[in-house]
Amino acid sequence: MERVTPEREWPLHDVASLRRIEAEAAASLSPHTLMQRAGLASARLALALAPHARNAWIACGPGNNGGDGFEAAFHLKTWGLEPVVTWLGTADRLPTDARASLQRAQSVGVAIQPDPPARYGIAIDALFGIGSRKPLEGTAARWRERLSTGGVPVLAIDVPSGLDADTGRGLAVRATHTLTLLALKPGLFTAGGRDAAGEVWFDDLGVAGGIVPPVARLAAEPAVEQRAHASHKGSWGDVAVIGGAPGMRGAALLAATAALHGGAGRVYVGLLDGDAGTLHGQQPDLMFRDPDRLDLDDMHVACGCGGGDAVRARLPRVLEAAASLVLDADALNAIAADPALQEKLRDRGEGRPTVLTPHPLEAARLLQVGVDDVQRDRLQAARLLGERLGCCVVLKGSGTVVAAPGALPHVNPTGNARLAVAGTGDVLAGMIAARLAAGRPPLAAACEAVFAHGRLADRWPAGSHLTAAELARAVHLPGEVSLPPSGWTGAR
Ligand SMILES: NC(=O)C1=CN([C@@H]2O[C@H](COP(=O)(O)OP(=O)(O)OC[C@H]3O[C@@H](n4cnc5c(N)ncnc54)[C@H](OP(=O)(O)O)[C@@H]3O)[C@@H](O)[C@H]2O)[C@@H](O)CC1
Ligand SMILES: Nc1ncnc2c1ncn2[C@@H]1O[C@H](COP(=O)(O)OP(=O)(O)O)[C@@H](O)[C@H]1O
Ligand SMILES: [K+]
Repeated sequence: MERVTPEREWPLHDVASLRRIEAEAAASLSPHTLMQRAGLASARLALALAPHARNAWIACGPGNNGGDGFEAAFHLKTWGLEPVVTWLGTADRLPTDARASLQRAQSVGVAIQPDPPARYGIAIDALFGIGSRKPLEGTAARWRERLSTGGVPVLAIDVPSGLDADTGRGLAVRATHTLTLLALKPGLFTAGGRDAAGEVWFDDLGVAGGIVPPVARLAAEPAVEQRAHASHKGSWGDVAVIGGAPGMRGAALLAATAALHGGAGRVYVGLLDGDAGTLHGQQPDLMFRDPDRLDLDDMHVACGCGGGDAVRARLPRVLEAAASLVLDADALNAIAADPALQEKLRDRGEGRPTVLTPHPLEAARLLQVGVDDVQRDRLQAARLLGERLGCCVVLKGSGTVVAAPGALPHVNPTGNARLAVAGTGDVLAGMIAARLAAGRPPLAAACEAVFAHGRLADRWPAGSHLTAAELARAVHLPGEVSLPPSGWTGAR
């Protein structure tokens, strides 16, 4: 059993591939082995989470997830606790393994009651696992609420009940911890998954992974970037930011600042408000140019950031010329509304890589669906968009998904709601452009920047509000320690 951390990349398996792993494992093991291992691991983790608990509430469901719960109750009882099981199922419909575990729990005197105990030191959510496909109702919904608001540690076995393991949708138990079994599931890490799952732990139940290919990966922390002594500003590429229509200059400056701190050799800014004069002295590291005169052929362009309607007219040239390209915000909306621009985007092909950074609404416009359709299956939406437009797609939000044609999608494990302030998306666009300028392939550039962006938010000083301007100044190369931006007062 181990805690899931981003020190390495983790394979993610959907329910269909998990069923294959289960079947292959079950064929080589004696019956009931996997459930016994699952229940023992759950009981051990529960005890570690609440070492002083005297009693536990174990909410068991009608299937094998409930069986894991009975098995955990059996162990907790033999270790001297007083577990109380509430059970949603019926004996006649209980799967064989779960029935064996129910009998084991009953044989050591585990109490099975209709209602949860008034007080308990820890709760175990064993209502539903990967077999859950519909919203919780009735008693299950009531127990979900009770589990989520009990004020004690809640350990979800395999998946928080109510959560769709593939997509992270569904009103689910809010666990403090989830022990997921056999393989990690994408739904634990995107959409509602991160809020429901809490801290994720993993047990492979002694079944060697790797037999069934994953459907996605949980991204890992990027390696430290070593820059050769014999390099110069040209080695680290030129980034051009095109955006900043009247009243929205700040967005372009955020992207440019982030690109600069993210390691770009030179950063140019082509403002669309036609008046950069006043900014030259205030932003001495940035080079302001007429956007129509920038020579984009060798440049890594971030386009859109605060571009408003004015960006539309620039897009044909940007799409034709930019060596590599990050398209954000208004650029994406313009492309969504114009099939000719979509065609130009597809024409860029692999030779001139493009990264799109839509938030869910922008992705919905590009796919011509509703935002709920995107959020219902974020992995699928990102994959589909990438394939349709021949681009790498960064679908932002909690558990950002990065997908590119022909590659396994990545789910990003960093970031938090502190990023939900205006301008942080512009910062991300600049960071990705800097990684492209450093020569990274688009999927790697996007994954590294998204990870670093979220990591900055995760390490933001407690009590200090995150702003996009400070975030942009805190950006640094992979592996380097960030300097606090000027004005930071919070303890680190
Ligand atoms: N097999 C193995 O090798 C191993 C399996 N293991 C464990 O088994 C779990 C998977 O077990 P599972 O397939 O039995 O599904 P599970 O999640 O218990 O739910 C199915 C039952 O719930 C019902 N139901 C579902 N949703 C519902 C809802 N919203 N509201 C009401 N009812 C609902 C559903 O009813 P039905 O849809 O069939 O009418 C059915 O009765 C897995 O996550 C892991 O914990 C481990 O022990 C390791 C080895
Ligand atoms: N609740 C959240 N959890 C994690 N990341 C978030 C959350 N809310 C926003 N973000 C991140 O913050 C950034 C916001 O980007 P975007 O929506 O384009 O904002 P803006 O256009 O104002 O810059 C994205 O990288 C997104 O993934
Ligand atoms: K569960």
